[in-house]
Amino acid sequence: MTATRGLEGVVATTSSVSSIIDDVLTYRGYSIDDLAEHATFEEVIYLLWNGKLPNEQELNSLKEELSKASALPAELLQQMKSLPLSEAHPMTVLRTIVSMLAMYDEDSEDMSVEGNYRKAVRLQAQMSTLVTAFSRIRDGKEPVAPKKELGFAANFLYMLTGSEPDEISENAFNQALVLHADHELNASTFTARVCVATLSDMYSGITAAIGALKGPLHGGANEQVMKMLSEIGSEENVESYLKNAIENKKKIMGFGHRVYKNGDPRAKHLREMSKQLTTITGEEKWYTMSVQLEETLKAEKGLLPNVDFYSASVYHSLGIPHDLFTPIFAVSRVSGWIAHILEQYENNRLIRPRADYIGPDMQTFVPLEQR
Ligand SMILES: CC(=O)SCCNC(=O)CCNC(=O)[C@H](O)C(C)(C)COP(=O)(O)OP(=O)(O)OC[C@H]1O[C@@H](n2cnc3c(N)ncnc32)[C@H](O)[C@@H]1OP(=O)(O)O
Ligand SMILES: O=C([O-])CC(=O)C(=O)O
Repeated sequence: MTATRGLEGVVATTSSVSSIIDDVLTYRGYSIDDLAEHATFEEVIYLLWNGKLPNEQELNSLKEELSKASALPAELLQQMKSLPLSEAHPMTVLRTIVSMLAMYDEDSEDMSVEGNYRKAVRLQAQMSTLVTAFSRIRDGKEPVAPKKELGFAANFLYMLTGSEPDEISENAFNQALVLHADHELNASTFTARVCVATLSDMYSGITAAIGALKGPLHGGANEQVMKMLSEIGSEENVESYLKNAIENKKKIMGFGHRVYKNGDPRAKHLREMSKQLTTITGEEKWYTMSVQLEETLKAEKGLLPNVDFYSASVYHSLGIPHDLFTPIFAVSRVSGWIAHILEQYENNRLIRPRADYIGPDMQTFVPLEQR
């Protein structure tokens, strides 16, 4: 038995949720470029869960279900107020509270198709309410209830800030949600599938996936990108920052990808958004510094930006606190995690690979008093 480090190139399952073929990303066979340009996030949720785009009636009924499911249990909200929220990373809070939500869900252990669908809707709706409520409680404010007439993207920004977003902000945020919704067998999706392949419940799978997304080699990179941009500060410092980072073999957050070797197809949409939004806020430096980083890293290291790179300046321009960037990734990606969990349940087999043992050979046991 020989191990493949990081399972690179290993095909671990079949899937019909999303594909990356020759650097082209599709959800259920629809190009990410078309979806980013034309679809609402709710249409994408429907597509990922049902394998087809919804008609108007199907879309309206999903929106209605999400809207009805969006409130958090009052008791849980009350409990949240007594937690040390400002001391914990928001991903830690999200991972913990999502796990707690299972205790308030009467369908938690119901593994029927209907029970799993009801959980899917609740998780999708409540994670958005949860991230925004957390942010407001942490700031000493009351949570804001969603408005029925607003779409998913607008509602998130409304619940976060208390003001309805303008059209440009709503469209940008919608597009970001669409672009982050699914991505084949990335680390957090694989984690979710491994977890539920033991026939554990959906809350366990999503909680595990949130834990995997948190790391800076995965979803946690978007927060680190903003940290890096803030440290660099201005364009004239980009070159020296990179020189130093390359000399010290430091990873540049938001660059590189296990699967894409010719660039992440989502990055160009986020780059455009970053340009537009930073022009509006008058903080063009975040965009120009990012472009300079991209050009230099491409020329010197052949490294290209991934989805996390330009999403940082996009979210910053929308006025979103930097430590909420990764929770927002989770608010979108939960749609994909759920689609993969449902697919795993449909054709389940325990996921249990082998390890190539490289430890010491059979050892002789020495009694405690002789050691
Ligand atoms: C949503 C997402 O999860 S997208 C990814 C988000 N993560 C990041 O942006 C973190 C920065 N990027 C990385 O750490 C990596 O590129 C990953 C984790 C995304 C992919 O990792 P892997 O496929 O395991 O590639 P690995 O880390 O082995 O890199 C291969 C080579 O490229 C270099 N490299 C890859 N990414 C970077 C980077 N961001 N900065 C500097 N060098 C890099 C490595 O140092 C390595 O060089 P070497 O062969 O000389 O040692
Ligand atoms: O696929 C990956 O390895 C990481 C990624 O880009 C994502 O999850 O969106």
